Amino acid sequence: MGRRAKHKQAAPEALEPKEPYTSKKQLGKRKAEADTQDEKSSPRPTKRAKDLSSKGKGKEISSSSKAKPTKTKPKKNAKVVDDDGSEGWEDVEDGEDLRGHTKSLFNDSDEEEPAGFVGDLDEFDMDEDDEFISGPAQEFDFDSDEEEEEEEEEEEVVLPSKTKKSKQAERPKKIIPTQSDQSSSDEDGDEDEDDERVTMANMAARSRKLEAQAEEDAELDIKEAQAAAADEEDDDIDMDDDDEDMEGDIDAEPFHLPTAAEREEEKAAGGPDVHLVQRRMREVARVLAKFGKRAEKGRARAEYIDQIVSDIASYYGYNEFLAEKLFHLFPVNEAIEFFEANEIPRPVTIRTNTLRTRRRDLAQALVNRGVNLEPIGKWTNVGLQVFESNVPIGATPEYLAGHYMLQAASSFLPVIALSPQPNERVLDMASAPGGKTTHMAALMQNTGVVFANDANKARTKSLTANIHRLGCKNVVVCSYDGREFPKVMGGFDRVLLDAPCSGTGVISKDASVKINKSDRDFTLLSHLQKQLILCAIDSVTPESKTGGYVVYSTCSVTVDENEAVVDYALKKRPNVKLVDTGLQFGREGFTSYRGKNFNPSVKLTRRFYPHVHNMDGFYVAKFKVEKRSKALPNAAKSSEADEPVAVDPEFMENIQVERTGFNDEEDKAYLEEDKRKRMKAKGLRPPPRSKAAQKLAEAKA
Ligand SMILES: C[S@@+](CC[C@H](N)C(=O)[O-])C[C@H]1O[C@@H](n2cnc3c(N)ncnc32)[C@H](O)[C@@H]1O
Repeated sequence: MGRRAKHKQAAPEALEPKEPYTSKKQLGKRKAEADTQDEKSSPRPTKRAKDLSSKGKGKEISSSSKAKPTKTKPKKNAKVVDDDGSEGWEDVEDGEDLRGHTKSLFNDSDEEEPAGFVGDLDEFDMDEDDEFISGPAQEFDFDSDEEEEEEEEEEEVVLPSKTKKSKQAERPKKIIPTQSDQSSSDEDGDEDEDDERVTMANMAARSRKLEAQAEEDAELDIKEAQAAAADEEDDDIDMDDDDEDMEGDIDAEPFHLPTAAEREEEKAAGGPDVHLVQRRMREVARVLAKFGKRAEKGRARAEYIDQIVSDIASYYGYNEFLAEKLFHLFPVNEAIEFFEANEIPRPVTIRTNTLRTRRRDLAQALVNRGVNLEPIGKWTNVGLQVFESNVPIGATPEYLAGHYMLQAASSFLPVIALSPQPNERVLDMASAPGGKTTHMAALMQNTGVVFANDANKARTKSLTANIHRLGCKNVVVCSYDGREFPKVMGGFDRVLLDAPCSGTGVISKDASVKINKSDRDFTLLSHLQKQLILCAIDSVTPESKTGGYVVYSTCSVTVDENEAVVDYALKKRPNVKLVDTGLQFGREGFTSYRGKNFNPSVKLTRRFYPHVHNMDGFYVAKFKVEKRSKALPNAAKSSEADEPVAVDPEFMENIQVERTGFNDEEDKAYLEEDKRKRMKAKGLRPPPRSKAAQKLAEAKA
């Protein structure tokens, strides 16, 4: 089996039978849909938006958004899930008694375990980490308006029709079918593990396997690229048996990569035909997989890459800058899987609020209302996936009573990693609308205190409402720029920085990201994230008896917003080290990327992808904060999970050690100023300033 085939991501399953790409049926894109009746009945919505006959880039983009009605972002307070939105989940038989089905899922362990459900529910409920989980929604970028999903208002979540089977979503047809795609039809009955459907339940194990494979794959790609660059004519390059993988797809006509002049001509003529773009992506990917052997004489690898990036941008409706940025995160074929996955909604998931109920009780109550659901997977004992529902999931009595939050599965991860403990003092530095705050409050069993901060005051309204609805009694809401911490207050046992980000992990929810992000946005965001992460670290007390941790997360997949930020923090704060996130799956963070090298311990961070994990793209890093004098990478281990990765001494020599100092005197002055302000606001006369406060006021003036 070829490398690609072996590494075929588990979730992706070809939407349609593997037929030659030239058939109308396979050209299931917008244009083909318009052309054929067949396409109307295609399960795939008209999404890849792009009327390629339209002229000019801007036009193409706008026509693209018109062309995808079933994929558009839900209206406010409405979450629309296509019929195929139940991707990655086990089938439930048509006509099956849903109550019976779910009853079987949630009954005590002496009942037979249903298919697709790994383990007994009791087992999940007793899981220490997640016992008290609760919390909402998906990730939000910066100013994302997706907060409605977590807002206090009633939410209308439109799920697949009642009669629809709850099933694994049909994947979009792959541009490049892998050998395993072919073998699924070729080798009847020979179901190897790789062809098994992926559910949240079996995802963790499969994901680990895929990660190892992907790593190997990426290494091979790098080697291949290097070899190809060294000798483009070298016919001996034989990294794998891709030839066989792709043989079935090789078109009769040899592929010709358009020259610059031909590309210009194509543009002038209104852009290429969608079928041509599709075929070209496939062909270019094929060439890139074995460049020395398949490339046209005299053509550089960079030309092929330019072409495929440009085609990806036009086909999926991205600006070229972002298409390129995302493309380089993956080996070529996998990049296309990633772009494809961004066209499909992720599963609708909810998180049981264990402050109000137990998962099995919630599940039973919802089943009684005609909701078809299943536990998400072994890694969480509070998550449920909703396949279909007779009632709006965002407006059930259980929802209004705070028994659950609508929350993307990826949003559970940073809180599980942070693992806040009862009676601790915790800061959620960028918390609105409170999905993770309420989750933390529940894990802490309403003890200790969670400071839920968000710089955007307007967003603290929905945060407060969610806190009330979920019955969190240990949360204090505040609204500061996170960069003011720890001057506002410090001494936290744990801090979560779920940072404002570009949202490249949630493109399936917010397609506007495809076109509205520029280089400058990434520079600014990365800068803000770096400032915030230092403040998050400095807000933690290394003296904490139970904690001393910071978790950094984003719903973005770019390296600038993730590994680069974490690496920066390690350089600027020698008293912190990365530790294992404790998450059972996810790909390792990059330790080098496009010429940049990061601290080797960055591999302890975790990346999550829509096409691999069937959840939003996400990133999680966990730091242990130590006393400043003990800022050595090989500091004593507190537990196995905290085991630091050996740090290259050369790397340590080169790191810049610089501290932006926070000192107690200055903190006092800030606190005093703040108190004065509050007194003034209340119409009270503040006492005269202390010397330090006077200095501060003068400095400010
Ligand atoms: C990804 S969202 C947080 C989502 C939240 N953690 C949840 O789970 O519901 C990022 C948040 O950061 C806030 N934000 C942006 N800049 C900030 C800053 N400088 N300090 C604190 N919060 C900030 C935004 O208002 C936004 O609510």
